[in-house]
Amino acid sequence: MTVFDRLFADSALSQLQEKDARDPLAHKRAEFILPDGVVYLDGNSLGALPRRVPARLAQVAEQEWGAGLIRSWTAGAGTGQGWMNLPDRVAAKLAPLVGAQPHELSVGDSTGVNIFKALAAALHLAPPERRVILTDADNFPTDLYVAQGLNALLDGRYEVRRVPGAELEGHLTDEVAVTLLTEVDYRTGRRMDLAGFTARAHAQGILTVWDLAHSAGAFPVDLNGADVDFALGCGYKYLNGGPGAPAFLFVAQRHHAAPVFLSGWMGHADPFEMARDFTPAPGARRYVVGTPMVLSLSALDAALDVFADVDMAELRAKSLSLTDAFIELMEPLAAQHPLTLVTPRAHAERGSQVSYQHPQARAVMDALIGRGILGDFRTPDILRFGFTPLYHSHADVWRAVQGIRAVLEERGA
Ligand SMILES: Cc1ncc(COP(=O)(O)O)c(C=O)c1O
Ligand SMILES: Nc1ccccc1C(=O)C[C@H](N)C(=O)O
Repeated sequence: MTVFDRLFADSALSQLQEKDARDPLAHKRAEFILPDGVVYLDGNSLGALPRRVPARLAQVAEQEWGAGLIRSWTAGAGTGQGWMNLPDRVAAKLAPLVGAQPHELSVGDSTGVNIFKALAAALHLAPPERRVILTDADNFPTDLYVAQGLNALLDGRYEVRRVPGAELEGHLTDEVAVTLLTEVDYRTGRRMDLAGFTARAHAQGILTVWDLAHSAGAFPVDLNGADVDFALGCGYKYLNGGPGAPAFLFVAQRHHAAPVFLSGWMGHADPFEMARDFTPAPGARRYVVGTPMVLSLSALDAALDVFADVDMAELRAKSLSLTDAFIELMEPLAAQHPLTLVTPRAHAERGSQVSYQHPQARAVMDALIGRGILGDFRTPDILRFGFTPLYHSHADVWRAVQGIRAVLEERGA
């Protein structure tokens, strides 16, 4: 670095530190346990550990399981506090984050399983003459696989039409039964216009299923405001529910009468009636298939308390400020190295991650991880950096870019 570089760098850092001094969410960092010396840019894959979670897990294991044993399923009968109601309690905490009513959410199973539940219901509701499931060719693999598998179960009645993201709008025709789309692309970080696209799909009589894996907890989501039909997302990314956390499913109230195709006793109106036929529980609870995953639901339940006092508009403003700062600081590096920004600069088209193409992306990311800068490599050539306003400062952005600069210079990459 020349003296001029150093002077410029110092003034850029102090400007970022001024932003941190005015950050209304700065105090949230203390609610997470993160290792020293690490800049964690992977909350879009596995959210960091909220400080309150280990104590909750210990309490559930030792008190509720160890001492309460089977009584904990129905503990505090009548208060709804037993394990049986845990999916519903988590749904109630999640509802404001995604713009749903609590009884429109079912919490449990993986994201992929919930894609199956939503897509099966949506296809049943769609007019039978419509034979296309429209999706993005670059959608997350699970979304593509579930659509293909479900279609095979239905004897190939549908065409799973995979088109490039930029061409999706042109495919909203009267052949399409359902769209299955991810709001924020896991590679590029491009955010779709969920509300506008849903309105244009509905105008053509098409039902919408949205994957919110990279949306929920990353910015405000308003499912009912956008009149969405079905949606689902992960509990372990921006919601910080822990590895393998249960996913969630949103079913708009107007679709609650649709049949449930993956029905189990825990979605029955009265599980212990042990009835021979399925009578669904009220609302989206009918989509809970089996025994609630109590340990992981408890971790997610405690993790969601982190959001209780968070203004999601402030969270979004900080997310954009972090990703703007990152893109700006990376500009001189992108001018000197073969880095191509693939995340849109327009705020409306950006989630909470920034990605670059680089011909040696895998080796560069390995070197970054070796320096404690934890991002992701995604095939074929993507460097992906997730920003999490609850525990990142602008100074973290600075540290990340200094590390990236050092790695690129050391490697001559
Ligand atoms: C967009 C998207 N959909 C689905 C998944 C898969 O979720 P799960 O492994 O919970 O089924 C992921 C990541 O794991 C994802 O990024
Ligand atoms: N669940 C995981 C387990 C292991 C490693 C990564 C994941 C991810 O979630 C990846 C993420 N879906 C992605 O957007 O790439």
